[in-house]
Amino acid sequence: MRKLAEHNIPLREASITQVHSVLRDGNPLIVHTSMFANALASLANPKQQQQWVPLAEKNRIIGTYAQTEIGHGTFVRGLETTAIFDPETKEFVLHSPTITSTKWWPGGLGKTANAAIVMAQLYTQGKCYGPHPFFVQLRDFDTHHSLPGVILGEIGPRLGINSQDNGYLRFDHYRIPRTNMLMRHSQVLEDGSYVKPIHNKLSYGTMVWTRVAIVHSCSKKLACAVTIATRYSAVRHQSELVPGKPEPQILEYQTQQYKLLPHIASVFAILFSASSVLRMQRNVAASISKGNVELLPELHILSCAMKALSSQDSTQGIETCRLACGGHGYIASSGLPSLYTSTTCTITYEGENTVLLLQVARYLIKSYRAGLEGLPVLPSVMYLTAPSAMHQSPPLSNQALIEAFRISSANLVKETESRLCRQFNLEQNFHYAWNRCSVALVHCAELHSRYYMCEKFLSTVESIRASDRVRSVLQDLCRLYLIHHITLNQGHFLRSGTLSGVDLSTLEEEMYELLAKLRPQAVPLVDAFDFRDELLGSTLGAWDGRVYERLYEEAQKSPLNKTDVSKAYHKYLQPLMKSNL
Ligand SMILES: CCCCCCCCCC/C=C\CCCCCC(=O)SCCNC(=O)CCNC(=O)[C@H](O)C(C)(C)COP(=O)(O)OP(=O)(O)OC[C@H]1O[C@@H](n2cnc3c(N)ncnc32)[C@H](O)[C@@H]1OP(=O)(O)O
Ligand SMILES: Cc1cc2nc3c(=O)[nH]c(=O)nc-3n(C[C@H](O)[C@H](O)[C@H](O)COP(=O)(O)OP(=O)(O)OC[C@H]3O[C@@H](n4cnc5c(N)ncnc54)[C@H](O)[C@@H]3O)c2cc1C
Repeated sequence: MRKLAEHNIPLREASITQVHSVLRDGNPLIVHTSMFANALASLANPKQQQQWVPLAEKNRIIGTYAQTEIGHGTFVRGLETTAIFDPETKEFVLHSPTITSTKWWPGGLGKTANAAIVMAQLYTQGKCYGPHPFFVQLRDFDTHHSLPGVILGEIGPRLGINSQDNGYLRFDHYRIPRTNMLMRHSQVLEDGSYVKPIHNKLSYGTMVWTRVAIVHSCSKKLACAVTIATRYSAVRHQSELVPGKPEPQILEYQTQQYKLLPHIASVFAILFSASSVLRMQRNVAASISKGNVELLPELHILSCAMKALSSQDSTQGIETCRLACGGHGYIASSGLPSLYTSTTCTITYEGENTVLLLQVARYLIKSYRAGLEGLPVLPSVMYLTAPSAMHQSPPLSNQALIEAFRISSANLVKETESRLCRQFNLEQNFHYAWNRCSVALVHCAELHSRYYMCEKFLSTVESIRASDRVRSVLQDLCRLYLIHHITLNQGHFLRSGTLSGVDLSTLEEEMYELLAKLRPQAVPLVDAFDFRDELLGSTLGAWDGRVYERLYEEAQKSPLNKTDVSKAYHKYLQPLMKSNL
């Protein structure tokens, strides 16, 4: 926080990655610097910003984002916390009517935060207007004691991020001024009348912003993991590649290259997609401030798609890197276990992935139907109803592979939409029919999202002008990425007829050649991520490659090594050994 102040970086523009690096196993301030700061910036009106932002910047106010309840995380419309407007006192009364309405999970809520943006069902003049955000002080700003009417605590140990205090929160008819409702988009006036927003999902804006930020942070986490595993694979020698010859670096094994190189490629694919979504987010934010919400649905869908894919890819990639380091990948000092536990939660938080993919699928089906009827559809899904013939690209060129993705995705959406129609005819209920098709719908969303990511990877690499040699390495990496994901999804390409069995076997052959070609680039590629040793925090991945010395030094720090004979010997082992049991 001192560094942020020194460099005059406003809270909401702080690089969360830097904050991440301070505490690897979770950071109690992360939701303060990310979601809380963003909610103030995007949901509070200018007067409210003047009131709270300077205090948040000075860390006088430390906030969190309290939306999820024990009973509901995904279904935001089902939240139970109420904020009922009292026109007599011009206050909102916050209340948690049931056990299931208890706020549960918010980062920093347990012990750190003294305030929160609370999402609660807004009631005024006897009518419910759905979930809305409120600025709520939870603790005394001087003593840090929780305020009367606020019941707070920490939820207990988790799989990971245990140096964060995830909390619970209940309200007992707790009163806040009317002006604490975040009023940039919707308002409750003094007489209790409600002024609606220009789009009814604008109050979900902080979630959209965080999903985009998560994409970025996933590429960083995966970059850390591939750096550790690749450097280790260059240091580690094991077995015989050729009988009688010296043990080779394990990076020489094709299977090891196959474990690592596609995930190195994935870092770039996620990073380039993140940049593209970030650009779109900035454009949409600028349009919203001028009253134009036309592109909001596209941003919502793209951020859902990229958050789901990047969290899944980075989590799987980190686990593969851990396994690629053999036994040493299991030791905490390798850094890989905490990378895994602090990344796998991105699959769940900020919208559980299946749920987000179903949002994407809903958009694909709606756009496909709109396209068929000749209605306008947004640019990213125009291809669904565009003529589905392959263009004139040379066979199996990058462009042809992208086209194969595009056509296979359009084909899958078409097939699933027909299934949905058949199911609807049987069920006579759209929602039951939807549920019956939801596995296929998730596949549609995944293929569409992968197509987007492949396309962004290729177009970004092709636009590199600074260095021909760098472009050439990244072109190989991109090619590997395209082929790798085609081989993982062979069925879709065969079903759509875009690639034949012979094509797939030719591509597979090329993939093996690319692994060998890219092998000498593996270490330079991860070195180029330029992580300092302190940031990586790994005995296996440090720059100097002194893996065994570092493992040995780290073992000396184990508390069990403070004495030769441990207390447990006297307390348990010795009595056991003497007991003749
Ligand atoms: C430089 C380096 C930077 C690095 C940065 C690193 C940053 C690291 C980031 C980490 C930071 C902090 C840690 C984060 C901790 C996690 C915090 C949380 O988890 S907070 C809680 C998050 N909760 C969720 O995400 C809940 C998920 N659920 C939902 O979002 C919604 O309920 C739903 C989208 C699933 C459904 O919403 P619902 O209201 O029920 O809507 P419908 O399904 O009926 O759809 C109606 C209609 O609305 C559209 N829609 C939905 N959401 C949006 C939206 N946000 N924007 C625009 N439109 C939206 C939807 O598509 C439908 O449209 P139709 O046209 O009708 O089809
Ligand atoms: C580490 C961590 C930090 C968090 N931080 C915060 C925070 O700071 N603030 C905050 O407010 N929240 C926070 N959360 C909560 C988080 O946002 C929710 O856990 C998340 O949105 C998922 O909701 P849920 O837990 O209710 O899961 P559920 O929705 O109950 O999901 C359980 C299963 O049901 C399935 N499911 C649910 N709905 C559907 C559907 N419509 N169709 C098909 N399948 C469905 C899901 O796919 C999943 O398999 C955090 C969670 C974690 C793990």
